Amino acid sequence: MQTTYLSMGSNIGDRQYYLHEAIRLLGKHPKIMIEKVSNFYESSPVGGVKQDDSTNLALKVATLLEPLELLDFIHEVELSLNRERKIHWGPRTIDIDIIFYGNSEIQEENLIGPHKELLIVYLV
Ligand SMILES: Nc1ncnc2c1ncn2[C@@H]1O[C@H](COP(=O)(O)OP(=O)(O)OP(=O)(O)O)[C@@H](O)[C@H]1O
Ligand SMILES: Nc1nc2c(c(=O)[nH]1)N=C(CO)CN2
Repeated sequence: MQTTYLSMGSNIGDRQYYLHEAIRLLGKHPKIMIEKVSNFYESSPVGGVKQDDSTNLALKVATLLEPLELLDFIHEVELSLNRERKIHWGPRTIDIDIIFYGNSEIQEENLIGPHKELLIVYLV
């Protein structure tokens, strides 16, 4: 079992709905246990793209999934919540990032941990 910290953000449509739904869908996975959910924080856009304010939060999760399995499942949850990938750092119904996966340092082609941008430090 690994302790993992995730961050989530939403800035399109019903942000509260997307965030609550993402937490619910993650928690339904038999190998993911949601341990703590932070407050919801409103924030102005970080980065160069002009877009609406976001709601962000952090989650503490215990998981039996390997890092890439967790990433795959996160992508499934994002897709089921109408996530579209159009603009890098652009507006999104839901964005879920793996901030820390246990104490591991991960350097895969499609997964880097601790997360390189650590946006959570500023936002949550
Ligand atoms: N720690 C991580 N957590 C989540 N995704 C990660 C992580 N490290 C690398 N990635 C990769 O980054 C990609 C994230 O891109 P996403 O589609 O969310 O795009 P983006 O909007 O361009 O970037 P970002 O989410 O950083 O704003 C994912 O497909 C994933 O493979
Ligand atoms: N306030 C805020 N700004 C952002 C966010 C975010 O979640 N919140 N996510 C981004 C790309 O992932 C870019 N900018």
